[in-house]
Amino acid sequence: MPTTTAAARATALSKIYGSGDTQVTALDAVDVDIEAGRFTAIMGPSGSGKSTLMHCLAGLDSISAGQVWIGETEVSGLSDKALTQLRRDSVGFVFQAFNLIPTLTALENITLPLDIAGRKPDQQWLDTVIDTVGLRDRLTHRPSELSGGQQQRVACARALASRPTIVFADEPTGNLDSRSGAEVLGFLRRSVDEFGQTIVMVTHDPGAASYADRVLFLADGRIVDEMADPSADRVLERMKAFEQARG
Ligand SMILES: Nc1ncnc2c1ncn2[C@@H]1O[C@H](COP(=O)(O)OP(=O)(O)OP(=O)(O)O)[C@@H](O)[C@H]1O
Repeated sequence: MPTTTAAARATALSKIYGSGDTQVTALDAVDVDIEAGRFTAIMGPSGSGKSTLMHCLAGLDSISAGQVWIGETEVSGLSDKALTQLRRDSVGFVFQAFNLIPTLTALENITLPLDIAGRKPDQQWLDTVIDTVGLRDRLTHRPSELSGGQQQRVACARALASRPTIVFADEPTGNLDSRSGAEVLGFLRRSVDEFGQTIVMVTHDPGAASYADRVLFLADGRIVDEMADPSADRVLERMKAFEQARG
């Protein structure tokens, strides 16, 4: 049983795709604790296993070996039904493509996961989230009437609406210009500082990683290093050093 204040945790987590000659070890016995109430970034070269790690931690992908927990619940032992429920109740997602429903308004998109779960939104919390992402005057707009940055802020509000144990963000600024990206990252940062939200973000961008409290560096399916209180310059230097070491 986990004894730390980890919001998510993996021990000896391996993920192997395919079999025989085409077998790929995407994750190789990874041990990781994602601390509650902190912002963790996952970085590493293309193909190093970042998305696979996030998907396995979030219960979106099956694992080949090891164990994964979200909060106190061991994900690896759950039935499909229990897993769906855990994801719905305890996990929020933000993707690079905003994944909003085009026919619904911003507000309807934000509350959709709660509606599907048959839960009533906590109105006070919802108001706080909407004001923090600065969407109060856009709630009746449909996604096509919003800028990319506004759409991603709707997606962030949707991820936070259920007060999940943990929010996973996969390249959340990948489709945004730098100003809109900074707004979204600023909001993610505030949700950690002001609401104690736990966030895990996969990114290629050292500037985005600098918003995190801690950066985990992946290479070839292993966590090879980590950095506390990162700055964009230090992250960039570390990544360059890895590339040189790899030749
Ligand atoms: N569904 C799959 N089937 C087979 N191999 C896969 C599958 N998904 C990922 N892989 C392989 O697993 C390894 C890790 O992939 P992953 O997408 O996790 O890397 P990543 O670090 O997120 O890469 P990127 O930065 O390019 O998104 C890669 O070698 C990839 O080709």
